[in-house]
Amino acid sequence: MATPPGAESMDQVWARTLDSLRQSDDVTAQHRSFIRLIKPLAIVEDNVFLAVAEDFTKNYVETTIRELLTRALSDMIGREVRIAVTVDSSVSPPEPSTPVDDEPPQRRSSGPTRTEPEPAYEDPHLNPRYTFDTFVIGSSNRFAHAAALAVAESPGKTYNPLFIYGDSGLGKTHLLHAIGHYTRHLKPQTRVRYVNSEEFTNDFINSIRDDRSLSFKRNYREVDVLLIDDIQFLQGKEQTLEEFFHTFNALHNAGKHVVITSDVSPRNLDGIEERMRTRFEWGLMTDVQPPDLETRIAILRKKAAADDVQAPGDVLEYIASNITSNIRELEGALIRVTAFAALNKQPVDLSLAQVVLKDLISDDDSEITASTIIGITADYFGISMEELTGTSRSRVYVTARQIAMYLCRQLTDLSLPKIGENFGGKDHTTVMYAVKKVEDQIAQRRQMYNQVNEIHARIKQQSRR
Ligand SMILES: Nc1ncnc2c1ncn2[C@@H]1O[C@H](COP(=O)(O)OP(=O)(O)OP(=O)(O)O)[C@@H](O)[C@H]1O
Repeated sequence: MATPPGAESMDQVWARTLDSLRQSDDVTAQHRSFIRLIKPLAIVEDNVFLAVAEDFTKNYVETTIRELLTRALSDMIGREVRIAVTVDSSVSPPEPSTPVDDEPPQRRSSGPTRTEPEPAYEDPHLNPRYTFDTFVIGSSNRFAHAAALAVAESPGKTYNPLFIYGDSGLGKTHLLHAIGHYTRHLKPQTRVRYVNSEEFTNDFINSIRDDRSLSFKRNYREVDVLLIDDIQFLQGKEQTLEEFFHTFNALHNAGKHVVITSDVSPRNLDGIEERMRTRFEWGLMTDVQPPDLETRIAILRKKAAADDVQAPGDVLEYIASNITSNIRELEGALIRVTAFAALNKQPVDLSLAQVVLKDLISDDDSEITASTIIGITADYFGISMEELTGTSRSRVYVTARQIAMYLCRQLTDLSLPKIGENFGGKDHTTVMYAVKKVEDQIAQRRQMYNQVNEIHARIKQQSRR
């Protein structure tokens, strides 16, 4: 398509857009790997036409990075544009003249221009830290672990479906990802699909809106192992449940494996029809319980080793004795103590742990909500809650937003997608990225440590009133 004289070509606009995305804190590594697969086609009036080689990529672009791309392209072009993505299997994404990430050049330029599938264990949907190797086995999760391992070793054979349930922060997602990694490790050609049920819902709704039912079906039915997280979010969503029911049946009939997690057992899943609950019980149901003291200590020891931090036994024991019901909080406490010590160049010892964790360990059961966290964080940074949850990429907003997301993950039981919803409908990968970024920066930058600590203390103080 011809470019009007004087106007920038599509390629130029795209190159500048990639450049701006490279500088954006909202763009995660996963986003980047998908952005690389896009070929820009043309700008016609207010529409930007993009092409990708596969339905799966189109789906991701449309559900996960549409907003981000639309914003960046609109900024570049200087007016509000819409994006339209088409699938063309002959498409090779352009060789980026302006890289969108910091990947070493040899990796980008090696091989054909059409991106080869990543090695299985680099699946962007799976957290590389959640493997069987990093999972600590104890009496609270031994059975769930064994069942997960059996599924990964021979998917489609036994325990189909496998249904893992239990309270928040007890390792269900970790096990689900571990199944994904290990299945692929043993048989790289196995098609594994991990999805959170909120993503499944969005994907389904978008597929109806965009008339893409066929590609939706293909995405979820042409797999060997479907890992679906937090199924309780489908409660009461009739149409999505109906679709999931058909997906489940199609896979099960074809001898494919389905693994489901939930915060309650199938019996207690309200708003889900009996016929479906019965199916969930066809295979194996297993719960995960809060870990006992030994397991909590072992988890902390493993985490300390993985993060390469030194923490003596009595400190680990102190943390493990006081934080009992959620492994996410347990890990968060260790990070706080070791980060404080590193920043102050002090050794990690018991008295330091006691001081640092004073707030965390003091007993109060009052519920902390996302809006309390957002309100207090916004107040701390002197911005409004709308600004905090909005889309501005100025540094102070981004920092405040990321800290608030991190604290929501630490202090509430909200899932990543639910946290995203509280921040104006951000994608769960944006939340995941924010949590990781704050976690890393707490350990490296005193200012970040102090800010997070101060906001945390204010939240706790307010919730005690
Ligand atoms: N047995 C374990 N060994 C090592 N780490 C664990 C174990 N169980 C949980 N964790 C860690 O605890 C954190 C929370 O686990 P995870 O996200 O899997 O919980 P979940 O049960 O899926 O929670 P939610 O229902 O809130 O999604 C993760 O960082 C995970 O790696």
